[in-house]
Amino acid sequence: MTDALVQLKNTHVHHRTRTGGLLSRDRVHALTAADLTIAPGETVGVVGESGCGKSTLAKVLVGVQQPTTGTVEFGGRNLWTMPPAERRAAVGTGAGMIFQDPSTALNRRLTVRRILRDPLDVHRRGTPAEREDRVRELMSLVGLPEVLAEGLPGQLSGGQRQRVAIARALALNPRLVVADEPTSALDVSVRAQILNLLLDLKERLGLALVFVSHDIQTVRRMSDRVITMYLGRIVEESPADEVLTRSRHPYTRALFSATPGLLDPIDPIPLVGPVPSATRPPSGCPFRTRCWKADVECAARMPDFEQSGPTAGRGHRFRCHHPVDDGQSNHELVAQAAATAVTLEG
Ligand SMILES: Nc1ncnc2c1ncn2[C@@H]1O[C@H](COP(=O)(O)OP(=O)(O)OP(=O)(O)O)[C@@H](O)[C@H]1O
Repeated sequence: MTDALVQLKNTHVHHRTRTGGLLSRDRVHALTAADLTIAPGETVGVVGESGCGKSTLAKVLVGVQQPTTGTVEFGGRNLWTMPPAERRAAVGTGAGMIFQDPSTALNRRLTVRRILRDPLDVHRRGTPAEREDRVRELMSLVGLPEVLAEGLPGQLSGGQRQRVAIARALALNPRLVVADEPTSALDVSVRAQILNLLLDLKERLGLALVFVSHDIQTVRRMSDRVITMYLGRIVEESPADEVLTRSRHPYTRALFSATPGLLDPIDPIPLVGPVPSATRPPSGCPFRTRCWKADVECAARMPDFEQSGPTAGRGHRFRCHHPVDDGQSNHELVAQAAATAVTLEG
């Protein structure tokens, strides 16, 4: 696709384990064989259980995490084969990132003005006077009164701090913003304000937004497309309005069924056993050890992506040997999974 802002091709991130030491062959498989395209203007939600690789994917997309293998392309160019100065420029202007906790993401010793000027100074944007104008413009864009320009992060509320972090992410006019759990460290009362601000900025500035969250309801509400991850793998990409009832991967259906209030009234689809270790993921499909549909084929190899439904093309794709039937009800899935759980336990 020529209009891609960012494209991952067979991208892997492995980390050395803390206990493993330099000669150890143990690796955490934080991201495995990710293929993903982010197009201009779209909102992509990323969901999955803790430790499944959501933050790693986010960092790879904004160029702050180098993949172990595979490629990351910004505007069709391989980011990690660019000369370092060019890469820094591409990363600085290509994508902005908003982190979970603004109190740790912002330098506590710098004023709001300095925090927002910093990227403009580093990338030598305009004259000093123009940079000051831009700082004021950024503050107004995110709804921060000018009087806070000389404040330190510690003197601001949590919501104001996150507004500063959002303004900083926007400083260089990126076309993509990646928000990693942008509201989870905030009081419930300001969460909606920050989410609405992000949606408003997305519309006004024509941004693409990648939104990582445990809050599945919010992801569904905010996104055009939802990506489900499991143990470092992207296992499904579905249009947000199909994700509840037409997801084809058993894990996506199980994850959404376990969200309180979302599928009322429905029991969660029961899964067997714990999430396996990311150091030694199962062979084949990583979800097979907990999946009620798994068989020997699932242990033998990871299936390729398959397209689903009438929105075939970019719309809906999944990786599963034994997908849920298109449109199959959650009630049927609960019964199927429960029957398998009983068999396994017996
Ligand atoms: N620097 C690191 N060194 C070693 N392991 C790491 C490192 N960063 C992440 N991991 C591991 O990689 C895996 C994926 O981590 P990641 O933070 O991307 O998951 P996540 O889905 O964002 O989790 P959470 O929802 O809890 O934030 C986890 O097993 C994590 O422990």
